[in-house]
Amino acid sequence: MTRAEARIKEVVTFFENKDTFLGYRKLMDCAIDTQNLDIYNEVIELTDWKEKFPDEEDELIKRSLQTLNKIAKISIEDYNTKKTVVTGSNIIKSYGNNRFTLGPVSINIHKGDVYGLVGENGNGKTTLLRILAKELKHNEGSLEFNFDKGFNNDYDLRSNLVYIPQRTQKWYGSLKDNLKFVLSNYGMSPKENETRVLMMIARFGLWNYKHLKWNELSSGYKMRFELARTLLRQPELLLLDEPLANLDVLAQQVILEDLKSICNSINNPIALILSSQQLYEVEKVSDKVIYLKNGRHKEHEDKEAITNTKSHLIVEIDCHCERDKLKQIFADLSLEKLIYNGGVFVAYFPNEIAFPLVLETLGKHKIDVIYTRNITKSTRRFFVS
Ligand SMILES: Nc1ncnc2c1ncn2[C@@H]1O[C@H](COP(=O)(O)OP(=O)(O)OP(=O)(O)O)[C@@H](O)[C@H]1O
Repeated sequence: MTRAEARIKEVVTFFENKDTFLGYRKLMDCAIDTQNLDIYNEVIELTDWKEKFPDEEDELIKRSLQTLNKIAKISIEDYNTKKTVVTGSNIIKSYGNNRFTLGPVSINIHKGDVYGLVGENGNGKTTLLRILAKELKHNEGSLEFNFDKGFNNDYDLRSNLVYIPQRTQKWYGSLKDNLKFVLSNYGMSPKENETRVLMMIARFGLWNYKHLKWNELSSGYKMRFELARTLLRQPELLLLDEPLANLDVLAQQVILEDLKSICNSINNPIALILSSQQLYEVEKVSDKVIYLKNGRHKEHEDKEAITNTKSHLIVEIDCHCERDKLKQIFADLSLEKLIYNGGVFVAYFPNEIAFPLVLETLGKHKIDVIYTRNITKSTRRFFVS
């Protein structure tokens, strides 16, 4: 089964289980990968109908499955290689004597992968993103880009990579006109421009907002607009600084999943680096995590490295319970350390102790747990200790 076939099958399963919200977004990703304007128009019409009749779920599923059938008949070329788009070696950036210094940082960024850039405030996340975006010059080390479309100068380079800063600029006119303006520079027919723009508007849930102006949109929708604008340009590298900052919890999850899905495009994958303070959410979708501490990698960047350095089982617990009681019930599990940071407990056990055993112990002693999480493999452990 090809990747495209597997993806269609997955989307059918979502619809069969009535995960319509997710299924429909994934359907749009399948549609976008066809690059077929008839399919785009069909999805655009379907989106318009869906917005007019939001309660007709069964009919929407039926129509979506029909569209999926058509998509399945279009062959999609698989972009096979996990190509490196950026290689940075021993990058150092200093803001001057006795000021902050980033690095040395070494990274290899691959197409189709999502990189979570995490670290406490002021640890150099924005600095690193701006260096990668060529907005800021580094003092030492090398930075090499390797884009499929090639580039001769910084202008070409910037069309292959897109950097969205924390604070985006105000724009004038309607959301839709602004998106159309992006494609007007690509010399395509007005009809194709309209179709591609409406497809992206549908994909980012902007259908009912397309005629609004900048000051009529909430911050979350402004971010969706930025993403739609960016993806119309089909970049190979996308750098996002705190894209989740203005989104509610549900929207954060949706955007992250969407970004992952879009970056994993079968024929047009994108390398994505996104900085965020939302550790769990970002780690969940990231293939790799780049953790900065005092401007340096705390340790090597990938999740495997973090896993391999595991020497304890580390569990975060929020519960209505006294510290002494927790110490007492965990004594049998050879508790090594119990830290309380004012909000939650962080318990360290020997490596041999399995997380289910901790859950079992909490349950057996009827501890009123609000939440608990195994953070052994999460960069969260660097933040709590
Ligand atoms: N133009 C500048 N001149 C001097 N120092 C700067 C400049 N820009 C940033 N810094 C310093 O560099 C350090 C890293 O800043 P940066 O914005 O890269 O961190 P960050 O990890 O993105 O922070 P946050 O999570 O708060 O956004 C900070 O101490 C900041 O004060």
